[in-house]
Amino acid sequence: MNADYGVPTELAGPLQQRRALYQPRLPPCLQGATVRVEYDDATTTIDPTGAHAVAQAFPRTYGQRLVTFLSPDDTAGAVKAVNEVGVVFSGRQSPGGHNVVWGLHDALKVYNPQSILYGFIGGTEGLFANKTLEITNDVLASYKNQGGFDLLGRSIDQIRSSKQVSAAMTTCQDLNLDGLVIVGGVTSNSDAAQLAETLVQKNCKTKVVGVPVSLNGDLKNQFVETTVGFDTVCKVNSQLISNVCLDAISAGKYYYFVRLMGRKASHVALECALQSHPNMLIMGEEVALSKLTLMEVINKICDGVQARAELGKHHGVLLIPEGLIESIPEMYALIQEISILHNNNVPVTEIPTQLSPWAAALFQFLPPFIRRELLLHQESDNSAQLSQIDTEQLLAHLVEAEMIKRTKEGRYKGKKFSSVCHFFGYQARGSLPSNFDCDYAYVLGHISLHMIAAGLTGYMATVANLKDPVHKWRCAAAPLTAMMSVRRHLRGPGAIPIGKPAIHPSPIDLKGKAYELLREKASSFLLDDFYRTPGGIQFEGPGSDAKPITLTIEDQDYMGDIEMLKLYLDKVKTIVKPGCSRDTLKAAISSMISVTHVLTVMSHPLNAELPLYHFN
Ligand SMILES: O=P(O)(O)OC[C@H]1O[C@](O)(CO)[C@@H](O)[C@@H]1O
Repeated sequence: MNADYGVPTELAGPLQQRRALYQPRLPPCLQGATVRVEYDDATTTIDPTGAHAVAQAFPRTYGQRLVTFLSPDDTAGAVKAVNEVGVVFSGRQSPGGHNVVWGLHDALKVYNPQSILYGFIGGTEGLFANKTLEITNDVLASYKNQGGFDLLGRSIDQIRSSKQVSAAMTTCQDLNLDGLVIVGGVTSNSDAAQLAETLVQKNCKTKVVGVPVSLNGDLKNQFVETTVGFDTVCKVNSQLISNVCLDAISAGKYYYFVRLMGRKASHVALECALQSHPNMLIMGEEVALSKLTLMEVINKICDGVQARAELGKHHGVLLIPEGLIESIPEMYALIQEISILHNNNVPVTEIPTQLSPWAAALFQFLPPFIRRELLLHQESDNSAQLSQIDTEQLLAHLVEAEMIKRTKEGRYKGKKFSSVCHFFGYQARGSLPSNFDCDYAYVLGHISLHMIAAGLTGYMATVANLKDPVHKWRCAAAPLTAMMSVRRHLRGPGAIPIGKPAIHPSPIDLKGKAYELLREKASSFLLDDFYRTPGGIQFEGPGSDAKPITLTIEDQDYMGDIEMLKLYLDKVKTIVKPGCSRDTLKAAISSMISVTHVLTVMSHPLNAELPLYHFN
């Protein structure tokens, strides 16, 4: 490792050093210097009613075709020159981000050994100020397969105002960049689309490419299966949660309230719940859909505590996403009022006095620490600083008050309720990335180069078939405008669009398989304490290639935990006899699990014995 960049070899830990030697895998189409580019259909947007608005906002980059990258053959055309490329960490640090830079560097050097890759130091601020570091093998050495974004650092996740866009363009021109790779989540990629459009309009040659890197897992749509970092962050947090579960059951006296990162969507919380089986998960999407008030959420938790106390259990683990606070209708309305006052430049100290009467009453009801946190300056997307709001402490505080009340009223006869609060957030972002994230990011880095070489701008690098081994991954590029939608106040013909078209975070699909699985298991999670210990991330040997549970579930029919499946099959055999009809078998399985999983269980390869029960 180079002493000038990163930790000198002699100071790096053995695992750190060993991870730096891991060579990420590439699908066959990326193993040469060039690729064959196949153009598919022209795109519209994922929001059909917003297509017109997107087309108007992005006249030069809307409607571009989907692109697939394949292994080169004789039909490959002349290759374009790529000499200078820039890369910027625009979004928040997410494990694997360094490998995007590494993958881009390697692909670029194979494509054109004379080329230069510039990394912008200090994120978007570095891009605006043209502060660069030339990325070389030496520079990369101690950052390969390592967590964090410390190779280049990051700043504000915004390339939006006309001043910022024109500063970015000036840098692209000054460095004569053929391409600019923007690494980040929904906000960064929306900005990438805007920058691409502007550069085309201004005849600037730089091609703008977005790469989906975000621990939140909310940049998910028909083109993007998951984001870099989500897998690692869920694995790290799931391990911590399972440790806390075992601590809880050992002493039997505390309720652990754990808040997880992920911003508005609850993907991290859902994945961690499926991995570690805590007692409760309060998802923002569920609360928003049912319009649960703060006190209804509290009562729901207290009912769970009470049901467990009736079984003699006075401990438990509850997960919440950091976005929960914004999903509670009255809290959302309060946050919106504060946001408007912020946007009107009302001094923070005066905001409480300018709230509407009902918002002021709610604000006063909240504990002082929450009031202070709600008033913090906003994020670049105008939302509250969710990572800074201790929602888990607010819930623990209100649950305790409600349990005391129930005790006084004689409705609760269990032991005194005690809580311990955690925020599992920042500690996971610097984690060593899983093999999946190392490979995925490295592949996306390669794809970015081929996108620039193909002259694509306003596109995102994508990989499909991620649930399969790397050699089956499908490398592609999708126009950023195709992922955009327009927010509306109301649904239907009278709907009023709000704001510009953008890539919005995808919430949990409450009709999806992952959520359905959680619902099926919810009452067992609440009462049985079947805590699951996924353990630390495996880098070698069995388990090292494990994929996020949700990716597997969403992408193919749910196979279930192997143990769970065996259990079903054993039970089936006690209910029906060999040679029974398919309908009898189906009915027997349906009596145990939801109908949607019946056929999957019946056709699972594990089910070697079911042919005995075969049917037509
Ligand atoms: O590093 P910062 O600026 O505090 O950002 C925190 C935010 O970034 C994320 O980690 C990723 O978007 C969020 O979950 C969190 O709210």
